[in-house]
Amino acid sequence: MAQVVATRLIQSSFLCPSSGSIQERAEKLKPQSFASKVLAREEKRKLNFVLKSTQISAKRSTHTDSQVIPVSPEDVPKSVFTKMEETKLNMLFWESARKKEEHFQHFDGLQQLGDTSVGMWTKPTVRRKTKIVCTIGPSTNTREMIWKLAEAGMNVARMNMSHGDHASHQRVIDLVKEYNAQSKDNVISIMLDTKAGFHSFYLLLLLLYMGPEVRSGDLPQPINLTTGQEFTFTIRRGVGTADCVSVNYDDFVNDVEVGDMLLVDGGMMSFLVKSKTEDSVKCEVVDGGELKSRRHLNVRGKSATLPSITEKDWDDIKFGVDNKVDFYAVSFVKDAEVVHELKNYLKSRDADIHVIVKIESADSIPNLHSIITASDGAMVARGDLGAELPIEEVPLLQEEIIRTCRSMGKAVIVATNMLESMIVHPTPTRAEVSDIAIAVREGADAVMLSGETAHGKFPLKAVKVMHTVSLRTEATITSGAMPPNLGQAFKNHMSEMFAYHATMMSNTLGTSIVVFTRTGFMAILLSHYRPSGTIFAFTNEKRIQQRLSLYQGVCPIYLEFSDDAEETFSNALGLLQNQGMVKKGEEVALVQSGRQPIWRFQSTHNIQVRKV
Ligand SMILES: Nc1ncnc2c1ncn2[C@@H]1O[C@H](COP(=O)(O)OP(=O)(O)OP(=O)(O)O)[C@@H](O)[C@H]1O
Ligand SMILES: CC(=O)C(=O)O
Repeated sequence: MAQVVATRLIQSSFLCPSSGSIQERAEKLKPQSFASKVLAREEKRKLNFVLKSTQISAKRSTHTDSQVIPVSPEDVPKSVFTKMEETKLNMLFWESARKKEEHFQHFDGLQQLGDTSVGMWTKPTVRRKTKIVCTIGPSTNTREMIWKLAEAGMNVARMNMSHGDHASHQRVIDLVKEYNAQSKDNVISIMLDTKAGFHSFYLLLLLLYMGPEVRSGDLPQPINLTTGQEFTFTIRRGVGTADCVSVNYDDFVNDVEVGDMLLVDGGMMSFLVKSKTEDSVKCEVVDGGELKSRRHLNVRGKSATLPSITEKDWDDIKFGVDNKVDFYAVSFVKDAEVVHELKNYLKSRDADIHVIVKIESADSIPNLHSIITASDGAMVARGDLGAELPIEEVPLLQEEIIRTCRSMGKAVIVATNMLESMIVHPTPTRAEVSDIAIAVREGADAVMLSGETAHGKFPLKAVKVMHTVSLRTEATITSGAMPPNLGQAFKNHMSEMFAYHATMMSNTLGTSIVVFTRTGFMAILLSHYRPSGTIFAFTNEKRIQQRLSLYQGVCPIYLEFSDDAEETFSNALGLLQNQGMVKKGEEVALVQSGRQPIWRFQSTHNIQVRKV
């Protein structure tokens, strides 16, 4: 066992240059250069795709009329295959997956994985650093699907409180908790996507700051709308006909003007306001399409200023507190004050729930820095962002939000439309694959699936694509790149220096990092430095283990801590070895730092290199 003091490490840190690489990577990601590379290969790929699809669909055509091409066995209804065909298909798929994984291991920057045939390393959730958030809905809200999603690579289960009801969300939360309780080597975080609304003394303040979430009402079935036809939005409740639908916001008619452009579903459909009555807004359909239940409505340039707080918002917040969820994703945050109020409220309820602000409103952009400072992380909510602002701003804002979060040590999630075509198709578009790769390269903690897993036809395939693309992209990222001013966020804090040097040390030696944490703080701090090895974060708090699932590169592991440090270290390293995460003789960088000392004095921090 080698005990290495910080001074030796400071020297070793110079071996691994960290400056400049973020800018270099940002340069590479400029839309025009990246797009041109993608375009150059597009034709060749298209050709391959056509050839492959033709072969596979030809095989399947004897079994089913469907045009669906199986790329993994799970999403294909079992009845269309005989047992033998199913086994063959499974073997083919996993053989191809295995070959891909082998191939990835040859790329620079990919950690030495040890024996991958057994234990936790075989889990997608461990080998990939970028985490996957899955929205749970009708396609995935069963026990079977939650289990399959978790095994396929889901790290965070998101529930959108604008859909479903508390009873259905409760079932999902219970299932995720059941999965966590029985899983020895995997854990899923729970995120509620909600507005923050209060009917207590917090209400008025929040009312001023929170933006609205205006939605159309329920429809018995989707309506097809064509360009040029008339369509009406009304504040009358319960209307859902072929030419008129309710809106959930009573002041809608007052706030909308003739000449305004209404955007539905982040701009998938648009409507020009032609006239108004006391309770209705009459429109001409500009871009038609299929209007489904509970669609988001934005008024270009205006929607963020419509005040709307409902009883339901309050119920959703309480529901999250009662269920001890890990994260709230809060919609339409325009000001840091809202986050402070929500956090104060959570503190008053003694609720340890982290707040992720959804950046989706034009008004939030000038306040980005203060909003993110007040929060625990941000979501680039590209759907509404692209409806409120010109769509071409979205990739630039994504880059800026990620950069801001990274420099401040906050979590960041890239959301919406990531594999949109996989809602109905079994394979993604090449643009979607590139989109995931860009988010990974830009340094997102997590990428999110929305409709793909909530109501899509191929939820498991979507997770697998996200997993594979993230893993492949991560393998090309050179280690040691960190935001130049990350240190500013934690200045004067010793833990910050130890996180930095532990990262440098593990990068230089090519080791994983082992950290022990009761609050999650040190694991999160290490994650922000994006070490190239995995951060094995041991915690004796199940709640913390669950929360850490969101953070890039962190593999959270529950372990009972003994009073004796050596005994706990030995248990932890033994567990890693048994699970195939580290091999006998392999070195790890073991970090003891953070706000709350465990087995050390407040003023003593250390990093050790230990042989397993
Ligand atoms: N719990 C649910 N029950 C029924 N349908 C759901 C549920 N969650 C999501 N969906 C469906 O999946 C779609 C995509 O989910 P998503 O979370 O992106 O919602 P959204 O309303 O489209 O957008 P936003 O994220 O802005 O609220 C929804 O529009 C809805 O049709
Ligand atoms: C996720 C979300 O709310 C959006 O993209 O608008």
